[in-house]
Amino acid sequence: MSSVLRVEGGKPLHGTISVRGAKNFVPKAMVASLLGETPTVLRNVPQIRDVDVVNELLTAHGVKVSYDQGAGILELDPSSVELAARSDIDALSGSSRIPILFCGPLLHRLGEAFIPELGGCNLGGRPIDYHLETLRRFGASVDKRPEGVYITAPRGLHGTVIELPYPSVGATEQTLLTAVQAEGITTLEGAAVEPEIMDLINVLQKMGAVISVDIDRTIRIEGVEKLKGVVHTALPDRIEAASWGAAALATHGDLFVQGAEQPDMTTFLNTFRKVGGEFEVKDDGIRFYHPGGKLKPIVLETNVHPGFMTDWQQPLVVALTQAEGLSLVHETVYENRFGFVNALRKMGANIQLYKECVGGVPCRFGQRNFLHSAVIQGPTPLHAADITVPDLRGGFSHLIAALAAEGVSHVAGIDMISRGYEHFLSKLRRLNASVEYVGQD
Ligand SMILES: CC(=O)N[C@H]1[C@@H](OP(=O)(O)OP(=O)(O)OC[C@H]2O[C@@H](n3ccc(=O)[nH]c3=O)[C@H](O)[C@@H]2O)O[C@H](CO)[C@@H](O)[C@@H]1O
Ligand SMILES: C=C(OP(=O)(O)O)C(=O)O
Repeated sequence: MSSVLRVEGGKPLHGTISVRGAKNFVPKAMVASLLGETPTVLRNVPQIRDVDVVNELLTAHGVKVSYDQGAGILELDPSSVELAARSDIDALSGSSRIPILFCGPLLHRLGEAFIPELGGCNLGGRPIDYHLETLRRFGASVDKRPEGVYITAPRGLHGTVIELPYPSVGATEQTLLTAVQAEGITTLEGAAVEPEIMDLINVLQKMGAVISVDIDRTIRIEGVEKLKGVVHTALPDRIEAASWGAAALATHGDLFVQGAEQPDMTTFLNTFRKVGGEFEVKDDGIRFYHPGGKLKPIVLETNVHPGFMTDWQQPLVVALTQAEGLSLVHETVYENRFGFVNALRKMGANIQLYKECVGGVPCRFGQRNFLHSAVIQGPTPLHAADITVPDLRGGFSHLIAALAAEGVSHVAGIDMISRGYEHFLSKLRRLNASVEYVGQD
């Protein structure tokens, strides 16, 4: 069961909100804390469901967790790590993608790991074959069963050479979290280099790891025997910041996103400007606004960093429904990330999906049966509708669409958004939005 939100749209969002640490970094730094011999303190921790899930998993493994949610300070003491009870792990089955990253640290600490069914957004198959192959390369034995994956390392973990078929964020993190204490040197080719991964490398280096990153996507890790706990302030959430930017554009609004930082958002900011949005980079955040006049259509292709992030795509598509002319969007990271447009169509958007690639970025989906390209004809005024959140970013996009639309919409399944957007309702109210819970779906 999840809550339904009543949204009275048609009013520009105005005001200031802030973002804290990144959803796609903080849970990984929490997992890294398992490798330390002393406690780790993380600052700038957002109050989101994915952080709660990892806290529960760490607690189940004997980590002492002390969390000041308001201050965003999390202290994790891994000195008595132990195997978790299966019932505790099973209770978290399907709640997040992070459990797969426990493998390396648990193998180092305990010699075995059990990984339940993963959760996360349904954006396609989301296989874990790269993860499992990576673990095997380090010397682990992998036993896949219906209830989850059992992993052991009877002969320890040893440095290796890994070449990823695609620069997977999760598989790169898997390699880092395993290699830092594996015996010998690991070379990872074809690595993902997202800023959240670079911040994980910062954490691991502070803990005592030896890691170098080359510009050709090669990461080299020299295994060390011991790592210690650290104090670290998480990098800000560039996906949340961009989502608010898209909300400003779609609602003709003017938002200051405190805590947003320019360097990791360069590609988003370029695109935002091409669509016709304006932004102002300040010392403590970024102001995003609709300057008036017409928005412009664009050709947009998602890609791994430093390309346009797939997680930025869904919120920006809502603004593209208001651009004058045809926009083309080619999703090259996930095969199935356009399910959310059904609700936008219901609200009046003119969006067609295609199996063919509409751009030039090399893409794994062109010859297959996936609707991974979108053609958006704008501008189409959006009208209110009753809609249901399909996934995290798709859900935020629905919220933006409801805020931009004239009339009263009901957005069901709204709780899913708290997996990655901290206090989004109170932030919306601060921006003058009319939103209220009206029940359960
Ligand atoms: C919690 C977290 O940080 N989530 C982010 C992470 O997800 P996640 O780490 O799951 O995403 P990946 O980068 O691994 O996935 C990218 C592509 O590789 C494929 N793949 C991945 C692993 C594997 O073993 N086999 C395989 O085929 C996936 O199906 C997908 O098509 O990076 C994505 C890409 O920036 C973001 O959209 C997610 O928000
Ligand atoms: C796809 C996302 O997350 P996850 O990998 O946690 O499903 C996301 O943050 O948009």
